[in-house]
Amino acid sequence: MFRIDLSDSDVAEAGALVASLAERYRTVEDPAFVRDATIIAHELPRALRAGLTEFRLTEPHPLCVVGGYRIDDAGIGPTPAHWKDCGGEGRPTLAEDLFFYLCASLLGDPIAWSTQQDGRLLHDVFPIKEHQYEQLGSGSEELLTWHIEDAFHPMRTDYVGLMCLRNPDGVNTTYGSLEGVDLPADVVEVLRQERFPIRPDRSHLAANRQNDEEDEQLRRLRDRSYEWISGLDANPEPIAVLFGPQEDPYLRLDPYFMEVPASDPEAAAALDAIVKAIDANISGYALKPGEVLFLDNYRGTHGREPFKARFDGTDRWLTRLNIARDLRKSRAHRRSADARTIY
Ligand SMILES: NC(=[NH2+])NCCC[C@H](N)C(=O)O
Ligand SMILES: O=C(O)CCC(=O)C(=O)O
Ligand SMILES: [Fe+2]
Repeated sequence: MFRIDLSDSDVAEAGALVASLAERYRTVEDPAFVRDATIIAHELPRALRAGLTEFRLTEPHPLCVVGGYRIDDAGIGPTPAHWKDCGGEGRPTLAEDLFFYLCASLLGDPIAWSTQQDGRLLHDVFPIKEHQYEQLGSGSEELLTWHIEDAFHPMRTDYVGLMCLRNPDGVNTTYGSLEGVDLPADVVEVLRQERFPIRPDRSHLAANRQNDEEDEQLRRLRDRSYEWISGLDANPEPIAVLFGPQEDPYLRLDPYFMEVPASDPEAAAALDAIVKAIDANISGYALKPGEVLFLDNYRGTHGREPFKARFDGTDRWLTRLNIARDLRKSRAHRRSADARTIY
């Protein structure tokens, strides 16, 4: 994987920047911070800016880990029980959130889904009791099967950022890719065709809707998004699994939510072949507190190994950002040029 390890002076520099920002902004969701972040990110240490720019431009590996940021485990407080109770202002993780958001801003612009975690930009990923056996980031007992994030969605993220706040049992994030894989040309050809129906994963379904918007218009927009999602759930749209460069194609799949109709055995065999090829090369990485992982969501799949959650405030806790390289791709689904929520 591609690593950027901050030196002691880098860490001190980033820490001072974040401390001064924590006096000006109360949450990374503050529209003023969202607008300023791109500019402020230029004040991060040069080695970090150079590393993330290299990762973005040369695509050296599907994963980039930024190491060195220090977390005061007592300072961030207990791991919450549900994301619905811990978003926005007053988070004890403000410094970590700011650092993470600034790093992300060097790769692109964070985006929010109206249908995920109350439309927040910054998501929390920790085990939730009612989700133990679900294929959700908030699950625990089951292997979170590998996937391209939001693979069903035409405006899915270019990068998934995960910042580790705590990971006491060293639970692995898994990852896979086509690196070193040589799929037969006819299989690749089939995978490049729109023959693979995919359903939205459950994190976007209305069943996981929580606090709702006060604003009538926003609520109606959100209703429409949920309707679109449930329409896709009932009638999955066929997508292409591979796209982009001929030699080293980009990926779009979440096999758990894909089923090829019996009428297309050729597509079924091709999907089976790529799933097996990726399965054969799965690796794992246990994030350490303070580390930030950026996954190139075109180049690599990811998931999470199962673990025993404690539900006592000491559980594994990550934060997550979705980052778009080009906001304009989703302009028709956002309310203004610089709005971040996709409806
Ligand atoms: N194969 C899967 N489990 N896909 C769904 C991934 C989890 C989803 N991204 C979430 O936020 O919870
Ligand atoms: O928990 C992890 O390491 C990965 C979580 C994930 O893939 C997700 O939330 O979509
Ligand atoms: Fe994911």
